[in-house]
Amino acid sequence: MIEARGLTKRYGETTAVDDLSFAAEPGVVTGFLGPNGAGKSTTMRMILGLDRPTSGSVTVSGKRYHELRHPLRTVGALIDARWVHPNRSARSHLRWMAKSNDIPQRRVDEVLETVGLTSVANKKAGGFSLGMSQRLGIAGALLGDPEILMFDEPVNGLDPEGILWIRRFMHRLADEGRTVFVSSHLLSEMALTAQDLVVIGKGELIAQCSTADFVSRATEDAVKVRSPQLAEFRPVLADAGASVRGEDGAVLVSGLDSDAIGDLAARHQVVLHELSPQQGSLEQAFMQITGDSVEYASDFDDRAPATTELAGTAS
Ligand SMILES: Nc1ncnc2c1ncn2[C@@H]1O[C@H](COP(=O)(O)OP(=O)(O)OP(=O)(O)O)[C@@H](O)[C@H]1O
Repeated sequence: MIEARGLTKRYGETTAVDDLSFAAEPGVVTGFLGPNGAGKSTTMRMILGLDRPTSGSVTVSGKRYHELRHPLRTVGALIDARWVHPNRSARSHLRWMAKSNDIPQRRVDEVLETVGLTSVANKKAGGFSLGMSQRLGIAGALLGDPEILMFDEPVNGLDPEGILWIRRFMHRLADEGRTVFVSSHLLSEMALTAQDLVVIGKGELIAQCSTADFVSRATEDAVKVRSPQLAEFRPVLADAGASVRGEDGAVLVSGLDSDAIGDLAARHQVVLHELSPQQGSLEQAFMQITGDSVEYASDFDDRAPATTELAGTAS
């Protein structure tokens, strides 16, 4: 578990992290989200003991990072995939890391196998593609078989296959009971990867909840209804307390779920061509909830509306 309590970091006049408290639990992937400059990197650096809090604390498995005797055995991190000497082979890079943390050398081949780099283990890391470098970085994070793993923007620049591999890998690590804490700007990817979210803005906590709760809190649930008899169905829906938006042919109904709408249609002998619950996206929810905490919003910042838009259904 990662636990922050009243975590604060000031750089001169700038408060990068402001009285931040959250917990990332074992057994799930926790996404760490926030607009640019929100304080994510500063928080991650404090978790890893690379930066000292001005006040408050953050612990990994109940201890501050500098109190850990063998840090890599408690927390493994991928912060910068290119942080490897280019002339070193993948294997010698990992051997060096293992040695400096009292980790048995046999772990090197185990983690190379885990991330699928065995066949290129003796090749110079400088010639690796970004995807291979990410795998090597993950292998380094796994060396000490830690219960906590942190990844900063792990899928940046990866192709779809690489992204899928990382997503599955994170789920596997969480299924093994580890704490997986991951920051990313790719919200659609985070929606698929993270079960829980910690969302910050201007250094402060905005939300800590499940991804599903975050999305449903910020976006309206609606049901798309297509029917050739909408003109007569509209007043029926309105009488039942629903609000109906959109043109004839297809409308968005909110205030009733799809079961209730289907029952009403059957009772009034209305033919339905479509009855589909619409879900808001993490992107919409993020824009809605973090709207006021963007540090460098531009005049052209066209924030997405929080409601589910009816796409491509104009009649
Ligand atoms: N070493 C530093 N000295 C002064 N200010 C800093 C320093 N590091 C970060 N900051 C400031 O602290 C704030 C938070 O920065 P941080 O890099 O943690 O945000 P972030 O959420 O990681 O942003 P991004 O998503 O753009 O990487 C910003 O205003 C930044 O300018």
